[in-house]
Amino acid sequence: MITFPLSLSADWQSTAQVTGLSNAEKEWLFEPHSLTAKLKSQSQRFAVKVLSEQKVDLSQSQQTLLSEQVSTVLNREVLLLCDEQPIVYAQSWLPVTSNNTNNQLHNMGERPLGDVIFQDPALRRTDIEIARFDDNHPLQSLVSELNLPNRSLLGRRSVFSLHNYKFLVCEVFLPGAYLYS
Ligand SMILES: C=C(O[C@@H]1C=C(C(=O)O)C=C[C@H]1O)C(=O)O
Repeated sequence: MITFPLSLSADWQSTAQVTGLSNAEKEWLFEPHSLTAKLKSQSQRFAVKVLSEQKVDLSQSQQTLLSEQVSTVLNREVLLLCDEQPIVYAQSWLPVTSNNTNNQLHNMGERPLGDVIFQDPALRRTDIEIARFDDNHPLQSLVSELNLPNRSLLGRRSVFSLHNYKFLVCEVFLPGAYLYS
């Protein structure tokens, strides 16, 4: 049984620091536009499966990723499925604010986050960071639960801003993702 939120603590590196990536890995990890759109272009059927959405209080160190003012986020954990295959595990931290800004992002259900945020020309994204998740990372319990082969995985994360609403999106490419082929 998987426990959520899944820890994604890892050695996050800037794209300039990370080495040993293939061209396919760079293409997917450094994709600046919507990953949803890219996945849709590579598959016949795309779907989001919501694994968990729960309010979580951030630790001090986690708060530094967003802002000291943010103590609670809605942690949204999903699988992105292409032709019924789970290709990406995504974890998004959507701040819960007193004036409830951007509550549209808190009620997405099976709608892909990317389909909403990339429509807004005001969207900004900080530099993408990359991490490797080895065979012993807690994330591998999800891989086993999905009956996917155990292998070292690659993931990316960045902080988005919509006007003054900042949120973090992490995406881990699961075994079978195109970038590993
Ligand atoms: C940020 C995007 O949205 C995607 C969809 C997500 C969701 O629905 O929870 C989460 C991460 C992304 O892979 C994107 O398409 O780039």
